[in-house]
Amino acid sequence: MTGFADIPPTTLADVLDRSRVMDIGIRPLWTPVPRVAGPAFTVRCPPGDNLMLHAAIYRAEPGSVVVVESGDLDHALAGGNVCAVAHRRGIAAFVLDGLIRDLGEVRELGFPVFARGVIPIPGTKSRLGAHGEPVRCGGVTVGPGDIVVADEEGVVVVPAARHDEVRTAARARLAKEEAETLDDWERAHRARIEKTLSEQTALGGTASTA
Ligand SMILES: O=C([O-])CC(=O)C(=O)O
Ligand SMILES: [Mg+2]
Repeated sequence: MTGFADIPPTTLADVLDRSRVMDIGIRPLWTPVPRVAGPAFTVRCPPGDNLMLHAAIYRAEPGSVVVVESGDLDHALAGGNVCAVAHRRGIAAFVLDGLIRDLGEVRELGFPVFARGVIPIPGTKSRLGAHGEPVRCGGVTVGPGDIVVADEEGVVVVPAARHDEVRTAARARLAKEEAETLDDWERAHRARIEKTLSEQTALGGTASTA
């Protein structure tokens, strides 16, 4: 249990900066995907090869999110069988800066995969890379033990050293939002928007409003 599963990536993005949110190319490959949250098991594969990911499914702890740096959009990092074994070993999800194949099998399994897409060509399985080192995935540097929270909104990475602080700030924000009615929100929002609009207009802004 990470204590992050009930915190949406949107709330985490409100309390973290842009550098902790993966780029929009890393998407759930089937929908609706459940939210996943777990510590990262990091993997680096050389372009075109998937040996280190295929080994990682026998090394990552149950509940972990396997995060892969690859830098290749011509070969699949994994397919239906790799995902099925990962799933039954309790791995929570794959987050891949790359591609998979056998998407129909993966969707049928219900194994969450966040990646750049699908290609039917398998990668080779012959080259060493790394496990348990910082990797780059979706433009974010992910270290082992960072918490990865992902759903249809995107993928957010909470640095290991900031778990408690970020969890507390996110929970406070959620509690505040839950206590606020839509009427409260609209009143405060409208006042803020109208105030900024008139300030900017007074400063010589060019917006024309009816
Ligand atoms: O052979 C591969 O690289 C991946 C694959 O198709 C599978 O896991 O089913
Ligand atoms: Mg296959």
